[in-house]
Parts: sequence; structure tokens; C-alpha cells
Amino acid sequence: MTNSHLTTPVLEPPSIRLPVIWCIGGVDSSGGAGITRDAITLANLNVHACVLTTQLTVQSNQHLLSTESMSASALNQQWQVLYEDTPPRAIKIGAIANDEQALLLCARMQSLVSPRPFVIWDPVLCSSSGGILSDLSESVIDELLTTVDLVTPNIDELAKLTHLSVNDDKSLQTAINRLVGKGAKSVYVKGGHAQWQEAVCDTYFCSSHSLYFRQPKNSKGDLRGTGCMLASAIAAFVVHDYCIEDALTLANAYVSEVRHNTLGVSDNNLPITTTSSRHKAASPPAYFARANGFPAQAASFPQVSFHCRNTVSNRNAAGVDKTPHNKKRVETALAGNAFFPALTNTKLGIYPVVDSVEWIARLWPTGVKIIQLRVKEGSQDAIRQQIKEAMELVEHTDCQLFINDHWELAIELGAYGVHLGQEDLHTADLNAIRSAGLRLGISTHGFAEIQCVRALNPSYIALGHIFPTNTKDMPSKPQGVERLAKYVKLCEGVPTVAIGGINLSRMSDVAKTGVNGIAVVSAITHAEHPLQAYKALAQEAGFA
Ligand SMILES: Cc1ncc(COP(=O)(O)OP(=O)(O)O)c(N)n1
Ligand SMILES: Cc1ncsc1CCOP(=O)(O)O
Ligand SMILES: [Mg+2]
Repeated sequence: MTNSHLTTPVLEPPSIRLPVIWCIGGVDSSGGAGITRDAITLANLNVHACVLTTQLTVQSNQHLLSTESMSASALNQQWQVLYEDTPPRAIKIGAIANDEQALLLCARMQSLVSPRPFVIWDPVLCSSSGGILSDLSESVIDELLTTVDLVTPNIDELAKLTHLSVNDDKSLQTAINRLVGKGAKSVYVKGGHAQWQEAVCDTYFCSSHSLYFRQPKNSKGDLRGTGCMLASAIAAFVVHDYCIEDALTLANAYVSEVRHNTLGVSDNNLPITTTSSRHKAASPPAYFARANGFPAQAASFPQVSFHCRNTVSNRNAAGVDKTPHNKKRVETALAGNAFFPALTNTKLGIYPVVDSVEWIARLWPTGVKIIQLRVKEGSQDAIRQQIKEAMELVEHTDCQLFINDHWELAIELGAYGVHLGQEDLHTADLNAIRSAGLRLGISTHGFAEIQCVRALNPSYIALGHIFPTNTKDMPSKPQGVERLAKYVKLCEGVPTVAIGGINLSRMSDVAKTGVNGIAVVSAITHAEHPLQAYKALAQEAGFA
């Protein structure tokens, strides 16, 4: 018998079922930041991390003592061997020690073939324990900026990368523009160090829109490695198939939850270390981050606002953006105490969405508690007439009638409520709807939109589309019931409605999420016997 099996390694394909992310950066011997922090974050979010080391940083929780860089060829070798058996769905880059390493990474990334992994660069220039980690020349920084998909500097790093001072909102935007001018495709600036802001306000900028993420300032202490945590979490949510806006929202919530779990509890419960007894009196405590996985607390989520630039629908023939300036940013000006009127009855049950007053009359015998008139064609006069007749039908009953899209007519006629989509929010006058005392329902398609809309305090939030639908062309992906359940939890305190592809066979799964209402079009309007279909749907959902 030979023992060749001991000398010749048998390379079997790895049976990794989790998505893979490569973390390229420095090893922080304290475990607070760098690729150790990345790997912990990714494991916590159900992602397998491969780690490619650029440098060893000898750190305690308070000091960076020394660094030792990998040679570019050693880094190249790590890339090569991994690329063959564990290719990544995303790459997260942290500290890059020098130009040679950076140019090697750029060349490698530029040669990646489709489907290209999502690449995020957290431009760690200094350690949070103090000390320079990265010394990159201007042209190499520019090469990196044009190669990666998203760059995530903090305010100080943004200032260093652009050679601009950043000390107010205007100079922040100027610096972001400079980074984009240098070739950055999209930028997420962490606002934690922005002294001029009352809250922590992070800014995401890409060619079509900006998003702003607000969190209250946490005065309890500083946690190391939150930049690494955030960038890794963004990459994790991207490979879990969330759109970038949702990945950013979830990553922001994740870091906030870790901060809260770590700093928001009594100091007696915290594992506190100091580097040595010599530093004990002078050094701040070092906190060990506590993570819980997928962010679960609504309070951890940031308030989000959108600012769309040059939306096609709002441009006139000359290409000039006609959107009134105050409408461009879906403002949270209504937030705080300004609520839209509450629904009269939040036990919504089945919510038929129909395209004529005849349909409302036909469904009347069911005793429906909420119904929507969604008319997409016809003159203004014809639509006005439809709304009038529908209002007459439901007058003096407990049926809550919502008018889709036509908010001006709904105000004019004094309707019960209006339903608006995301695009409508850029042009509708929400103050006018609220002042007229109309209820407002708003469509959302994920975490970022929900967090934007929650701040508007609407009468209900619609969540969709849950399953594929033939009724409407949807630009987003179906959400599925698992995400629906998370959305319902996040919306606690606001009535919710699920919509999109819901039929009898899917009804019970949808109802189990605890959603207040279930909106359907074709399950009723394409049914052979619409009244019976309504009853069967209500029964299956447990609403009957
Ligand atoms: C209950 C409910 N949810 C979502 C929608 C979709 O509204 P919107 O995004 O404005 O799209 P259109 O319906 O106008 O095509 C809805 N109508 N009702
Ligand atoms: C209007 C709308 N908005 C999101 S999905 C949808 C259509 C829902 O129709 P159906 O219930 O037939 O899938
Ligand atoms: Mg609409």
C-alpha cells in the first residue's frame, strides 16, 4: 500500500454553498478592524469570506505600532490560487499598502470577465488607532477610483482623496463631485466625523440620484472597525441580491445595531480592555463589537431621503428638468408631527384594485372594506366622472375608497384617500393632500423606499411586488414572502398592504406575514366568478 494520498493533495471542488466575498486588506492583530473584522461581519451575514492580505498591522486597541507589507507577487499569488477554486461574487478592498499592490489589483480587476463581481473600496488611509496605513500616489488613486464600483470614504478620507477641505454640506458635495470627476462611479460618504451635522448623515451619490441616510449621533463611545464593517455588510447584502439602495440601507442598519448592542448597554456588561496597565488611566475603553446578524430592530434603520437628478419623465423637450426644486428631494419635511389621517378600519382584508366604477359596483355585495379605483386611460373629465360615481357608491358605508394617481382630482372631489407610487412622489403635492384631509397610501419596493416613506407618516404602506405579475411591467424584482415578513416588521405601527401576483395558492403564505391588507387585480378581475373568487381569497387568508 502506498501513502501517495498523503503527499499528493486531492483537490476537490469546495462545497461552499454560501456566496463568496473576497476581502483584500490588512490584518489588524487586535481583531478590531481590517480583514478579521470583514470576515466576522460576513460570517454574521451568511457569506463565506476569503481573505487576501496586503499587510500585517501590529495594533493594539489604542495604537498602531508597526506595519509590514506583502510583496505584490505574494498578493498576486493569493489572487491566482483563489480565483481558480473560490471565485468571488463581490470584492471588498480595504487598506492597500502601496502603489505596486494597487496597480496589481487594478490590472486583476480590469481583467475580470462577466459576470463581474461587485467591487467596493473602503479607502482606509489611516488606522482608527492612529497611524498611516496606505501611501498611494495620485494617479494610482485615480486608477482605483475608475476601476471599482463603489468607494466609501469617511469625511477625512474624502478630504485627503480630493485635496479639499470638507466642513459643511456645500464643500461635502463639491468634494463628492471632484471624486466623481476623477472617475468614481458611485460614492458613499460616511458622515460620522462631520462636526457640523446634528445627526450622522451618510451620503450616497451615483449618476442618477443621491440618497441620504440619517442616524442619531451616539455619544456613548467609539467603536473601532465600523468602516470595515459597513463596507463588508454592503457587499454582503449585494451578494444576497438586494439592490444597491437596499444594501446600503441594510448595511447602515447593521452597523447601527452592532453599535447599539455594544455601546448601548450598561458599561458594567462591556468587555473592556486597555493595552497595558501603563495606559489604563489615560486610555479610553476598547469595545468588542457584538453582532446579531440581519438587522432586526426598526430603531436601527436610518431615515432615508432620495434626491433624483434629471429624471427622464420630468424633462421637457429641451432637456430641462421641470421638477420644482422643492419636490426633487423626497423630503422628510412632513416628518415629525405631520401625519396623514389614519385609516378608519385597519383590518383591511382583501383589497381589490380595479379599473372602473362598474367593477366597484360588481364587487359591492362582498362587503369589501377597502377598494382602489385605478384608471390609467381616459380624459380628465371621464376620470373625474368615474371618481364621482365611485364616491357616490361608497358614500355612507364603511368601505375605504382610494384613488390611484389622480391626486388633484381626489382633492377637488374630496375623496377618502389617494394611492401614489414612487414616481408620483416627485411631482405630487403631499402637503396639499394632507391639508385637504385625504388619507395617503404609498407604494414601496424595498428597505430604502420603506425608510423614506415611513418618515412621511402615510395612512398605509404598500409592499410589492411580492410575486411575478402580468398586470404591470415592474422595474424591480419580485420580493417574495420572506422579505415581505421583514418589511411588515419594519413598518410596525403603520398599516401595510401586500401587492403583486397574489392568488389563491399564494394567499396563506402572504397572510402569515401579518400584513393588514392584500391587494389583488387579476385574481379577481380575471376570475370566472369574481364574487366567489373574492370570498375564496378572503377565506384562504383567514379574513372571512
Ligand atoms: C395597493 C397598491 N399598491 C401598489 C400600487 C402600485 O402603485 P404605483 O406604483 O403608483 O403604480 P400604478 O398602480 O399607478 O401603476 C397600487 N396601485 N396599489
Ligand atoms: C399595480 C401593481 N403594483 C405593483 S404589482 C401591481 C399589479 C398587481 O396585479 P396582480 O394582482 O394581477 O398581480
Ligand atoms: Mg401610480
